[in-house]
Amino acid sequence: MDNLTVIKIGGNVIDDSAALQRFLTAFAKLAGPKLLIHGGGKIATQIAAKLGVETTMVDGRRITDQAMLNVVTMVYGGLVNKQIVAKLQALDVNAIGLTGADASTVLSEKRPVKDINYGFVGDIKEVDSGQIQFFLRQELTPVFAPITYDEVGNLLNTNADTMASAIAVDMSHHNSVTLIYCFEKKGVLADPNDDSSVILELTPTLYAEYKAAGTINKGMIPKLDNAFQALQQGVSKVIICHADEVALAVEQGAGTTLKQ
Ligand SMILES: Nc1ncnc2c1ncn2[C@@H]1O[C@H](COP(=O)(O)OP(=O)(O)O)[C@@H](O)[C@H]1O
Ligand SMILES: CC(=O)N[C@@H](CCC(=O)OP(=O)(O)O)C(=O)O
Repeated sequence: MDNLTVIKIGGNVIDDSAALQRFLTAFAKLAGPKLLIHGGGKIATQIAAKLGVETTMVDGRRITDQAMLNVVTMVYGGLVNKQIVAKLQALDVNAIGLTGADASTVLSEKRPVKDINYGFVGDIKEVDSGQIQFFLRQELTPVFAPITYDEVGNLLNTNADTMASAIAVDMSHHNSVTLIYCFEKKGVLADPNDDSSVILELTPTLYAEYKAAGTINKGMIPKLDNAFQALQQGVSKVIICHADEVALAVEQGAGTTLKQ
């Protein structure tokens, strides 16, 4: 089984052009097949505000009405995705920018309305890892925007952490997959105000303790839920680290490594 590196890059790094360039330079140098999933929530919120579209987040998920869907499609599927692809091309990586709708790679369904109506938010149903494998065999590097599609022609906004986890799990049927969540901190921290307090190994028990104590909170909770799910469903290794340490993470480990 070939090794495959699946990397998710978050919105705070994408929003910082110097940090993004450093990350992409390191990503370009990584050996072996790899793929990238990007977020961009911060930029979407800024551009939506300029267009007079208000942002509402519930449990880390964006309420996505038609106006917001138009914004996130333009921002994630257009601006952010194509800028990353162009920068990777300049670094000699033959990247192909995709939403989940392209080549039917990530099919989802509109989240059912229960207590909250999330609007055009997609829950992933199926990843076509054979199709992604086909791109990799063509020596292309897929770069996914967090937009999926359903069977009746809707585009749907899908959390990028979830998309990375679902793609990594399905790709683990073909490859030994390392999934790396890159963001702007050194890893999962035992003290959110102290960058040197990285938790080197995180088990589900330890995670539950830190969560109950409130040390792990906000966006880190859905990220870790997705990350542990990937590990439980066949991904070989899951790491959460600083975007500047991606090469280190692949070569010898960095940040926080999840353990079963
Ligand atoms: N214990 C913790 N260690 C590190 N970050 C934490 C912790 N608890 C909460 N966070 C927050 O989680 C955020 C990462 O989640 P999120 O904002 O969704 O990132 P991304 O946009 O990269 O997906 C960090 O910016 C940080 O503010
Ligand atoms: C449904 C939903 O919430 N989608 C996310 C997709 C972008 C994302 O996940 O971006 P980050 O990784 O930068 O947070 C959103 O619109 O914010």
